[in-house]
Amino acid sequence: MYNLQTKILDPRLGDEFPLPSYATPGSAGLDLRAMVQEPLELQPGQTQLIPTGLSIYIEDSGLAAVILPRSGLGHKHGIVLGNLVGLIDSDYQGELMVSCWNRGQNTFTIDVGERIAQLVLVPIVQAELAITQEFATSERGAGGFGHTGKA
Ligand SMILES: O=c1ccn([C@H]2C[C@H](O)[C@@H](COP(=O)(O)OP(=O)(O)OP(=O)(O)O)O2)c(=O)[nH]1
Ligand SMILES: [Mg+2]
Repeated sequence: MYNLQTKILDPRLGDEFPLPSYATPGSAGLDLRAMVQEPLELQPGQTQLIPTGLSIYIEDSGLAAVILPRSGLGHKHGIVLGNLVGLIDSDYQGELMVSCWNRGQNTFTIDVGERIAQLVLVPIVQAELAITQEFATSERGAGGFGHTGKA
């Protein structure tokens, strides 16, 4: 377990609403809650930036976090992320924000404290660009975008 430095910015978290935690021993994601003041109606096509009431400081540049949709909300209700995936840099110390996008056909009400997305810590390899004129030949070469066929 990694000790993730966390600030609780909204006092309702850890009191009225549980702090993010892994739902099962094998869970990869910590569910993030919508720490809005009142239920929020998201119209079809609408995107809204939602505060989570938390900030984290990962500090280690060998790690990052990603914010991903919850599959139930995304598949059943069309509630996904306006940025598709949120990337949290290891040096970011501000509040975690979730861009919620209603890509569905129906208005969706986000309740106060509802779990709207999940945070996943991931390892990162930072690269230094090693500039070269030639690459060693690979089997694929520059082929891509369906180059290997459809089926
Ligand atoms: O869903 C998200 C995505 C990003 N962030 C925060 C953490 C991240 O470290 C910072 C910057 O994100 P990113 O680099 O993706 O955005 P940018 O548009 O490149 O902004 P910047 O110029 O600040 O890097 O915003 C969130 O809180 N939620
Ligand atoms: Mg950036």
